[in-house]
Amino acid sequence: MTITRDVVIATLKTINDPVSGDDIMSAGLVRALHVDEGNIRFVFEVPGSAAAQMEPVRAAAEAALKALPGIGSVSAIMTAHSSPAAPPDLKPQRSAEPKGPQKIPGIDRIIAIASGKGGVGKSTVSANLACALAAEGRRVGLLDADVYGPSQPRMLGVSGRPASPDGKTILPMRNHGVTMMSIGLMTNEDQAVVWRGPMLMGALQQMLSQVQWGALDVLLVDLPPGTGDVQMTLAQKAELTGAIIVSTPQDVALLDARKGIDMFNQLGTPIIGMVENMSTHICSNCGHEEHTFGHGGVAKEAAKLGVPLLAELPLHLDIRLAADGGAPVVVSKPDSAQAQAFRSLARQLIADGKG
Ligand SMILES: Nc1ncnc2c1ncn2[C@@H]1O[C@H](COP(=O)(O)OP(=O)(O)OP(=O)(O)O)[C@@H](O)[C@H]1O
Repeated sequence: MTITRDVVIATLKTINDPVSGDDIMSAGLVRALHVDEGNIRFVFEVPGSAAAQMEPVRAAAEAALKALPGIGSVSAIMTAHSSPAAPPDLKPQRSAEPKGPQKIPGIDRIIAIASGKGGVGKSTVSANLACALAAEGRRVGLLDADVYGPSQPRMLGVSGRPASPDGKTILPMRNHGVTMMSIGLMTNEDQAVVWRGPMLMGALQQMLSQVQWGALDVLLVDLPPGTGDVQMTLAQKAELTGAIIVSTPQDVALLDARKGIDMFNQLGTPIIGMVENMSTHICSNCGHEEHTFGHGGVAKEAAKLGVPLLAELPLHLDIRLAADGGAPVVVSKPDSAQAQAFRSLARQLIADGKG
């Protein structure tokens, strides 16, 4: 019998966290959990100050899983962070006059994921990249700022309204090791929202400063397509590590991608690089590869603009089905070539000090 994720989670819930008094799942210590044909791996993330005390807990979790019938390998890697968790940010929304881009307490890096044109797969790339960074053991946040079509709740399989216990701060949601907040969770699912400029800016500001993100290595911001108020506000309010521009290879998408890059250049936001999505189509039946939207267009454009080409991601049915099903392909088919394409993008960002 193959072991299911639910059984693994139930087993981990039997292990107590001596620091919080909760079980280790509820205490949020288990990150990047992968269950694959009886082989289990996860990252056991503990506060730096409690590392010595937590090693026996990690060992107990590993032993409990190994005792399950039909188990293959179990790997529980402990990581300890020396920085304390960020205190909740209780600043009122309009505390002081804005003084240019600010660092957000507790968040080491902020990366904007942008596209010139809609529908090129920016949200799919953001969701998979977030999960891939989490799988590398990074503390990842994903802010879905795509006010015109927030899709991260669906892609990450999260629903319900985020809680605000004190009426001032907002508790983010969490799934697949990613801490997530979406403007889509603040509105009714089927209700079209007509945003006006000041509302947009207020909502974005609120998501940056009033959401209790905690300590994060990186926060990805899934932007709406184009070059509008949200992009401007983000670059003006938050100190961005840089922007990643997602494009498909067609000329029309590239033209818009160029406009996006121009905008970030004007705003003084570094361009981390471009990602070509739907680069080649790989048939899910026979594996045949074809270039539906042409191929190499983004590589050429990136070379022309002098920005790195970070990845060429395939067009594959599994990527769409996984994203629509609430568990991105990086989580649902971690060993597939599609997932590995996102994993290597994540590793590259980490190696470059961006992830
Ligand atoms: N590499 C891929 N392979 C297969 N399907 C993909 C791929 N990338 C994106 N898709 C699919 O294309 C559609 C559009 O993707 P997505 O919503 O991520 O685009 P977007 O650029 O964020 O769009 P929007 O303009 O709405 O913000 C989705 O149905 C998604 O599942």
